[in-house]
Amino acid sequence: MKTKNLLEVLQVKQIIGLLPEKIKSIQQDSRKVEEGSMFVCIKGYTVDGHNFIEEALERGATTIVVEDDPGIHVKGASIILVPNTMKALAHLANKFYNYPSKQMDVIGVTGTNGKTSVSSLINKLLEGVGRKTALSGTNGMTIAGEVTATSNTTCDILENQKLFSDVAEQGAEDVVMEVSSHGLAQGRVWGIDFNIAVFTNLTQDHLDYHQSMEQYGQTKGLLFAQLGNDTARKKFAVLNSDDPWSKKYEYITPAEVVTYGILENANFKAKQIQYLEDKTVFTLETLEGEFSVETRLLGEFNVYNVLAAIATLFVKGVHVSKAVALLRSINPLEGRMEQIPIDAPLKVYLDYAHTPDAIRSSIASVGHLQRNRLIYVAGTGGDRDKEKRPLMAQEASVADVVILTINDVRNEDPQEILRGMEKGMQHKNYGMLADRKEAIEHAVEISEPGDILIIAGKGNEQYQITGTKKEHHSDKTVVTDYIKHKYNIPI
Ligand SMILES: CC(=O)N[C@H]1[C@@H](OP(=O)(O)OP(=O)(O)OC[C@H]2O[C@@H](n3ccc(=O)[nH]c3=O)[C@H](O)[C@@H]2O)O[C@H](CO)[C@@H](O)[C@@H]1O[C@H](C)C(=O)N[C@@H](C)C(=O)N[C@H](CCC(=O)O)C(=O)O
Repeated sequence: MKTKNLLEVLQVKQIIGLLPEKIKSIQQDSRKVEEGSMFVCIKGYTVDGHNFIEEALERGATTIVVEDDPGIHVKGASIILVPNTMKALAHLANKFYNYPSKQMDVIGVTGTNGKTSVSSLINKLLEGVGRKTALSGTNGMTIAGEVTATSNTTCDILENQKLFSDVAEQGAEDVVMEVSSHGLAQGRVWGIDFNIAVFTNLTQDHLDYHQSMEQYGQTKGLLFAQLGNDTARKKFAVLNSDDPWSKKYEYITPAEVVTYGILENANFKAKQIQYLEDKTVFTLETLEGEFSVETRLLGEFNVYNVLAAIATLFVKGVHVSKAVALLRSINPLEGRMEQIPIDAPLKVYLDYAHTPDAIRSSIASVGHLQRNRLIYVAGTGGDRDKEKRPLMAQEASVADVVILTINDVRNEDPQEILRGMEKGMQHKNYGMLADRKEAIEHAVEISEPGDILIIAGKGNEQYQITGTKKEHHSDKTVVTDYIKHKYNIPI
C-alpha cells in the first residue's frame, strides 16, 4: 500500500526522515518484520516495543511508528512520532486491511463465564439459517471447519484485522467473537466495528489483572461503549437482566438494548424450566409470543446461554421459532458439562469451570440427578487471580468429596496454589494433588457405583502449562483411560 495513503489515517504525527513509497506489511512484533515492513512500537505489559527498533531495522523495516522519539535518524527508514502507538495501530491496520469488520456483521460476546459456549451457539444457529460465519475465540479463528490458531482468546489489533480480512475474503458474512476483559483493557479490539455486543455475566475472576470487581466490570463495559453512535448500521446490546452490571452497560451504550433472563423482567424470559437427565425444557416468553424450548444443553447456565443466543438471532432478524427449532439439533459443546460416554457405573462430566460462580453452576446443573455421592475435581491456574482460590474451594465444598488440583501451574509454587484453595474448604472430605493426572485418577479410584464425578478447570483444553512450556494434556483421555483400567474395559 502507498505509504502516503496509509498515513492519511493519522492526523497528529511528526515524520522524521524520508518516507518509503510503499509499505509491504505492518508488524508490531520485531521478530515478524520483513523487508519493507512498518514496525509499530507498542509499550507492553512485559517489554517495550521501542526496545526492538534496532532489530526491526536490521530485518528491513522502512518505517518505525513510535510514541517516544528514539532520537535516532536512520538512512533509508523514517520515524513517525504519534501520541499513542496502540491507537495509531488500530487506524493503520484498519486502513491497510481495508476496514474488514465493516464488510461483515461482527458479534462480540463478553462476560466472565459462557463466552465460548454462547459464541459457539450463536455461530451454530447462524450457520443453521444459512449464513456464512467465522468464529473467533479460545479455539482460534474458524471458518468452514478450518481453524487458524491464535495467540489469545481475543487477539491483538493487528492479528484481528488480518484475520478479519482473511475471513472477509473467504466470504464470511458474520464474525462471532469472544471478547476477553484483557483484550478490552489492552485495546486489542480497537478499530473493530461491532454490530452486536452480548453480555453473559460478571463474577469474580482475573483480579490479579483488574485489581477490583469495579474495574473488571468497567473494563467489560468498554465493549458496549464501543458499539458507538453509528445510525447507518443498526447496533444492539444483548444483556442479561439478572446480572446487575447490565443496568450499567445499558446506561453507557448508545445501542438498542434487548434483554434476556430467568428471574427479572426480560424481553426473552425462560419460565417453567425443567432440568431433565438428558435435556432441558422451558417456556420462552418473547416479544413474538411464547415458545416451547427443548435443548440437549444441560443446567441453568445453559438456559442463560440459550437465551443469549436466541436474543442475538432475533436482533439479526431470525424468527424465534426458527432459532428454537434449530436448537433441538445442537449438541453440548466439548468440555462444557460434557458427559463422558462410557459404560461404567458412574456418571462423569468434564467442565471448564475455573471461577467460583462457574463451579457453583456446574454443581447446580447436576442437582436434579439421582446419585450416590458427588466427587468434584477443582483446579485453578498459577500466576493468576489468587483471591478467587478459596472462593472456588468454598463453592466446591457443596460436593461430598473434593479433590483440589492445578490447571496450569505456570511459574508458581504448586503447593502455594493448593494452600490458597484449601483455605476455603468447608468440610474435611478433600484431598490435594498438584499433579492433575494423578488427581483425576485418584478421583476415579475412590469413586463408587452411583457416584457423579465432575472434573473441572480445563474442559477440552489439550495442554498444560508448566513454567512457559506447553505440554499435551487431555482430561478426557486421562479419565477415560483410568475408568477403563478400573473397570477392565478393553481399550
Ligand atoms: C498480560 C497480558 O495480557 N499480556 C498480553 C500482552 O503482552 P505484553 O503486553 O506482555 O506484550 P510484550 O511481550 O510486553 O510486548 C510488547 C510489544 O513488544 C513487541 N515485541 C516483544 C518482544 C520482541 O522480541 N519484539 C517485539 O517487538 C510485542 O510484539 C508487543 O507489540 O499483549 C500480547 C499481544 O496482544 C498478548 O499476547 C499478551 O497475552 C499474554 C500472552 C496472556 O497470556 N494473556 C492472558 C492473560 C489473556 O489475555 N487472556 C485472555 C483470556 C482471559 C479469559 O477470559 O480467560 C485472552 O484474551 O487471551
